[in-house]
Amino acid sequence: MKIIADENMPNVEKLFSALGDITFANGRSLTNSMIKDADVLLVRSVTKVNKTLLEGTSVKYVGSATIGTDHVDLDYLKEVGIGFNSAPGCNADAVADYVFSSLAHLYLNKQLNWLTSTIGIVGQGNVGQCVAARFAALGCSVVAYDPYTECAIQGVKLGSLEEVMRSDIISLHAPLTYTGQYPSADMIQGDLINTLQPGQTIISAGRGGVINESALMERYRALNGKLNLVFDVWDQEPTPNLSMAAICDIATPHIAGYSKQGREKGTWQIYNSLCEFFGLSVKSRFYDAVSSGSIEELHLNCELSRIESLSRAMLSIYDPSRDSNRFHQVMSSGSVSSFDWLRKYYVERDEFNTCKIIHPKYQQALTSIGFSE
Ligand SMILES: NC(=O)c1ccc[n+]([C@@H]2O[C@H](COP(=O)([O-])OP(=O)(O)OC[C@H]3O[C@@H](n4cnc5c(N)ncnc54)[C@H](O)[C@@H]3O)[C@@H](O)[C@H]2O)c1
Ligand SMILES: O=C(O)[C@H](O)[C@H](O)COP(=O)(O)O
Repeated sequence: MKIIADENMPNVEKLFSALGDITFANGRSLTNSMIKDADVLLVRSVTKVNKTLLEGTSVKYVGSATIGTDHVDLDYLKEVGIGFNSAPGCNADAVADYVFSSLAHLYLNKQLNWLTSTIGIVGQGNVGQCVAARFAALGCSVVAYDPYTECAIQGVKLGSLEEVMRSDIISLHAPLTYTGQYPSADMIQGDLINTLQPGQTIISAGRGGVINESALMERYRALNGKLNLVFDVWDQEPTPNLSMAAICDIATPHIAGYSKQGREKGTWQIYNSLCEFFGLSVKSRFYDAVSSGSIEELHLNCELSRIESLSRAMLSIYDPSRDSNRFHQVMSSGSVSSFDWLRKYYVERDEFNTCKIIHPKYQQALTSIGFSE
């Protein structure tokens, strides 16, 4: 079996070398002629998987080690009978960690009390539910908009997009879609954005293109900069609008899902799906393929308040300002490859669930935000 794999996918040698010959390639520059005689294509979100790439090749199966599938022409694959799997939920915890760490950063830098804020979430899939469940477990008031969902998870109320947009903290987790009954492309634009009021926070870690950046920049100026903005995904990747990035409290290069475990789980899920597709037996175990964390246990100072304790705990495992500072430094070089460079050489972080934080009073709250029990 001839396998072509994105060079930025972890553990490919370890899991797939027993199944065939692997050639690594830069996912963004894969072409039809490079994959002519391949049987399997292993990709990430930067490869446009469509007729142009696949027509006339011998590819029988495509695995994308990602949650999002907007880079894949699913209808075409179905039409020509090429097997496909993505990795649903693989980095949902990582994205939830990113959302909460960003709020911890906003608490320490702007005194944003995220624990007493109202929360609005767009999209109630694996990521949206994970984020919503953490807030609900902390006792926050959570409203979610998802036109394809009728039942909310415990502690979460379903509401309209307008209702969600009135929340103190709005977190976007819808996929990018252009078709269907409720396409999400440019879904949050002019009228909705103009309802934003001073002090509100927007976190965009789903896909760029769901929120209109120009309208948001205009509203930001009209409110004299009194919005908190956390952006991980951009309308124009890999060349994001740096004027948009400049007004963000946290600006990162599409790495919300880049925990060590999240990326490894993506490859692991694809390995399992491929084995099932070709009728092969699964030889590797989950615990050989997905790392444990580097810090097992931390003790928090008992004198700290609840919000300070939770915020400090999160930042001790992952501080997104690290990635935001690096983003501004590297992107300012003006090179078109900067965005991909930041992602390729990302210093991976561990998920909260790999570490136990000890605090006599706030143990349960720490578990609610995702730390190990
Ligand atoms: N920044 C990152 O690193 C990162 C990481 C993982 C996922 N993502 C993005 O986040 C998206 C969501 O991830 P997920 O795991 O929850 O996906 P999912 O497929 O499990 O769920 C998506 C949910 O969004 C809902 N939805 C669809 N259209 C909508 C609309 N117009 N308005 C509101 N909700 C809508 C669906 O009904 C579904 O419940 C992915 O599609 C991906 O694009 C980004
Ligand atoms: O959809 C996803 O899973 C994420 O957006 C993913 O983290 C994107 O990472 P990439 O595939 O671009 O490396």
